[in-house]
Amino acid sequence: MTETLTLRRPDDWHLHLRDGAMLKAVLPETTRHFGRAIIMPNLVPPVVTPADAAEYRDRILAAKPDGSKFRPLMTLYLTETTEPRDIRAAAEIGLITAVKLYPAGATTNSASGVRDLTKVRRVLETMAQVGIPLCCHGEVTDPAIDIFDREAVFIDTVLDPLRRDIPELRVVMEHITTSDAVQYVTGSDGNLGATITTHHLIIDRNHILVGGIKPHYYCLPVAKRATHRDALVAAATSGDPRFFLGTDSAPHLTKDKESACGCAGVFSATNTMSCLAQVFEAAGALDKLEGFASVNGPKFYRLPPNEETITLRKGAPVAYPAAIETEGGPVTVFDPGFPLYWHVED
Ligand SMILES: NC(=O)N[C@@H](CC(=O)O)C(=O)O
Ligand SMILES: [Zn+2]
Ligand SMILES: [Zn+2]
Repeated sequence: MTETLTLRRPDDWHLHLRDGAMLKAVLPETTRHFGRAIIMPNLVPPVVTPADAAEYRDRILAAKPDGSKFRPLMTLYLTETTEPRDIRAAAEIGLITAVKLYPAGATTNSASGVRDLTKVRRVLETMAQVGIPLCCHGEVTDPAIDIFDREAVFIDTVLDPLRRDIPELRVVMEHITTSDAVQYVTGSDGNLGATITTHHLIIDRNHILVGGIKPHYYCLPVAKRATHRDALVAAATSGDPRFFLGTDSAPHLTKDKESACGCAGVFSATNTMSCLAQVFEAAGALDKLEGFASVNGPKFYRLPPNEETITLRKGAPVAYPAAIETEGGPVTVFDPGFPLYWHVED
């Protein structure tokens, strides 16, 4: 008996494509299965102005494989000098789908991010007015706060006060890693959603640290203990529309991760759908995969779901490359640590 599963084509609501040779190399890994993706703006230098976003969008479209209908959904990188009128103008012409908050110093290329949220209050009010969501890297950067606690502390000290201050602002907690975040989202109203990555549904902090340090499992927010991973799986497979897929596929050259100061980021674009099918099957929730990967995200972003479909078929172990070659060297592909059996049909 062959088992198959047909879904609306999925979208990726949190993706890093980088630029130049890296963009060219990693883009086909996403366009093969995904219809659209929210494109993260943490380039060097970051995507700050509407002109930056338009130019970056054009470079992505130029790098697309022939025949691909993939649509990049652009974001702007929020800085303390972002102008409300720029956000309004970019929203009105449909250039941007979201604005990204990086607390300064929280993650890769976040140095130009926000130190003091009061400085961006007018921008956030404008976003609430024009209906542009704020995507948050939800971690505090206070050196006194333990890295495993930074997401939970962000919710209490930054996110909750912000949402009380501007309740009309629509917010996405990106790449959530804790049961605290799951509870915060389930306990809130409709203006809050959360993305969950492929890898945070699979690994916990033991995967990073037991039996030798595994740099390819290191990302931010760092994976937490297994009980948190289990809470994420429960949320993703629950059918609750506030949780949706954002892979946070974040390519770094293998040599930059296998380093004395390894970069944060897991590259999972290549095998995400096979990984997710396995996670949902193990949870007895294959029927919830379409909601998580293809329906809940567009619903939050007030966009129609994709009309095309993809079909997954269960069979012999899926052969996927251990790394993607780029001009600068290989990028290691996420290894879930178990064989994958769900193939995405061509
Ligand atoms: N997730 C990561 O560990 N890294 C991301 C940045 C981010 O999404 O925080 C990157 O750009 O490499
Ligand atoms: Zn982040
Ligand atoms: Zn990211």
